[in-house]
Amino acid sequence: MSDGHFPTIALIGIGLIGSSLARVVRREGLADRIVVSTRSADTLKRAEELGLGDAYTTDAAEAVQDADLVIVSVPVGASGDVARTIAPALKAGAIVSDVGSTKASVIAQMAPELPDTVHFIPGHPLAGTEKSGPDSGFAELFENRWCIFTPLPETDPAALEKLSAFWRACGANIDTMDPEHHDKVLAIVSHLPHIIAYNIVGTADDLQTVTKSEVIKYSASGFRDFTRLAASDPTMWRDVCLYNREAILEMLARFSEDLFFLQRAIRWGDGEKLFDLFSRTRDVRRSIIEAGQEVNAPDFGRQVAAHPEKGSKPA
Ligand SMILES: NC(=O)C1=CN([C@@H]2O[C@H](COP(=O)(O)OP(=O)(O)OC[C@H]3O[C@@H](n4cnc5c(N)ncnc54)[C@H](O)[C@@H]3O)[C@@H](O)[C@H]2O)C=CC1
Ligand SMILES: O=C(O)C(=O)Cc1ccc(O)cc1
Repeated sequence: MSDGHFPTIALIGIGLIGSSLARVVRREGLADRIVVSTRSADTLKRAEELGLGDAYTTDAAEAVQDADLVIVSVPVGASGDVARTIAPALKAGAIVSDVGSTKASVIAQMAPELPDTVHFIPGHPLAGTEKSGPDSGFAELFENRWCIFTPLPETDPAALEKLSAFWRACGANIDTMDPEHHDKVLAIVSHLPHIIAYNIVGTADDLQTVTKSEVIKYSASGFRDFTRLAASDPTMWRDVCLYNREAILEMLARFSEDLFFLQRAIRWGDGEKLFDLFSRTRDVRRSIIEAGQEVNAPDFGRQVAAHPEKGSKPA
């Protein structure tokens, strides 16, 4: 069984995710050599100042030429360009993966560009923050978090196992699903929450009757939680919306219907309906917290350990 080590790893894109990978790869000794590449010379210089790699280049093709594992960590809309650039330089037998928040569109962009001599295995670590850039990464980011692979029908199981061992060594738990299913699940659990946050913070910002200083001064913790999500990288989230369009629109349609139902209940003073919904949603939160207390439940375990819920008893 593989130990997750690769002689040379190329990281294309060195923002929050790429730099977190660089840090954990270094800490765990998962590569003999880390080659860092990104489009912007300023970002590359910063990565070098932070000592994230062993070699640095703005030329992605040069970065991948000796790489046994290539991980592309760029906004999803740039995946096709990156694949086209690196394709002629890839070593036969190399594993090429990504970390993009959407999967079907990344596969549609990258798979046709890559040669048959490499193993393309799309991936997505369900781990992140609202921050971006090489300074924001940290080696612990993937600890006890899911990393989902959406392998292609022709994916070599041995290559998938090698990549899984790598991510396990980074601290992640592995799951696989088909790309369309991934995109639907992520649309509701990740993409919609961000879109709703962008929207509510935008609405508050537009309000004429409440001054901006009052929004800042009186923002209660609920609104503050939204502002954290709404501070996420605009390029990344623009691309998520553009490249997971169908699934997001489907979930938004359901969301709007439910919001209409809620609006009616408020208008007609239907306390029973409001109480039923709010009780049901509280149960969801409790289930998540309970699941997080299990040793192997990845997504919320770390947060629960760090910030135990006070006074919240199991339902
Ligand atoms: N931020 C988050 O919480 C998470 C992000 N992701 C996914 O990871 C990917 C990267 O996101 P972050 O690291 O957060 O973004 P980031 O904004 O921190 O970093 C993006 C990096 O890509 C580089 N880049 C942009 N366009 C490029 C191009 N055409 N060629 C080469 N490099 C290019 C930038 O210079 C930068 O180094 C995205 O696809 C995102 O959907 C996945 C999980 C969590
Ligand atoms: O910051 C948060 O709360 C996140 O939800 C981070 C995140 C953003 C995008 C992903 O594809 C996965 C995780």
